[in-house]
Amino acid sequence: MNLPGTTIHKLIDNLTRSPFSFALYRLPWTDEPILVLQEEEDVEVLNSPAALNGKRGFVMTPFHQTEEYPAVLIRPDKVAHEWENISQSLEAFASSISFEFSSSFNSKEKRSTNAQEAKEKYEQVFSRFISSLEDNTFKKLVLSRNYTQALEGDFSPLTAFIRACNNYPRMMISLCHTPQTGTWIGSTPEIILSGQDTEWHTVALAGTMPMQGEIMPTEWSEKNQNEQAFVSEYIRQTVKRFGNKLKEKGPYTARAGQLVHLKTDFHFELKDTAHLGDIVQELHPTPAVCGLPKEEAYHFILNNEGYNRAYYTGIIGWLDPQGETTLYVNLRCMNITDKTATFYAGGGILPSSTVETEWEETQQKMNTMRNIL
Ligand SMILES: C=C(O[C@H]1C=CC=C(C(=O)O)[C@@H]1O)C(=O)O
Repeated sequence: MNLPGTTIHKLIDNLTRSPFSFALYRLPWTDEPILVLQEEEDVEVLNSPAALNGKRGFVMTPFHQTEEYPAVLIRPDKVAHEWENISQSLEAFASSISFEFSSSFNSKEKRSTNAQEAKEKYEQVFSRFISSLEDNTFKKLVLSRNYTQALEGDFSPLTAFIRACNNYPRMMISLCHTPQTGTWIGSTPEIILSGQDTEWHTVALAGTMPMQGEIMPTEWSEKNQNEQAFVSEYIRQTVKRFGNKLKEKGPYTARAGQLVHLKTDFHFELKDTAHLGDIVQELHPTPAVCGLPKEEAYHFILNNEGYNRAYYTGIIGWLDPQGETTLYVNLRCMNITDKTATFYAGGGILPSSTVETEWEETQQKMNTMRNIL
């Protein structure tokens, strides 16, 4: 993907320090940036994913809804495809507002994480998770963590976005900013719901191995296969309640940056698109980011993980019941402030999991964003 002109570059970077809300995103296997811009007022705050029924706009929901982390919908006052149209839209917008961009809108500054403390904390939480798996309270739990580091002085969110587009053709790349959510950049491999009219698609994505150079490893351990099978079974049962003519493909090995995952595609038909929010609410959080049994795992994570996931493992993407919808799970993402980047990553834990392997997996997942800084 090419860089847009300097003026637009600056404008987009400045918008991440403004009270305005926008999302810039690029779908997998396309080279087309798409801008969704809300020109006035606050974004719509939603009570739950179900409140998305009938709505159109760019969605960002947290893993767990709180006053600090609300689900939001960016109203698409302007939608522009390709840099040329994006430039025109942004120039028109910039000339219509009188606003001094400052860092104060994106300055909930965070402390950098101490690497050793982070590892020790992860080990403690891991042992809590593994005990609850060994005593069969849970079949699967997803344990995650975050890590904050200082940004270089000349960091540009748009440059990071473009690098992600160029490095990760298979992923959905997003740069999203609202005053409520802050600024997030992500590169996610996981669709939660996409489609239009009657044709719909979701995936079960789980199990992780590093790429071997340019070779995709395809020999999956039993742990990885079981981990992914739990997700598939959950999605199969959920989709059956909403859709017809379910068709499944997989599991097969799918690349995501320098990692590979096991993936099953689910294609199905929906009679109408009036209840997309209900479907998302039922699907989310899938055992790919939460655990089984779902409700109990969700509460266990909230009470034991030891930090707030914020928008990591929430939903991000474009929703349009009258047109095409492309909603993703917000993975391989980072939250940007003026001076810091906070990375997020997790992994599915089964009773057979070991702490070193799981820690290493979160490092590799965080590298997806680290590599574009
Ligand atoms: C929870 C994450 O990944 C999910 C998606 C693919 C593979 C996963 C795994 O192997 O654990 C996770 O379920 C993450 O990237 O933080």
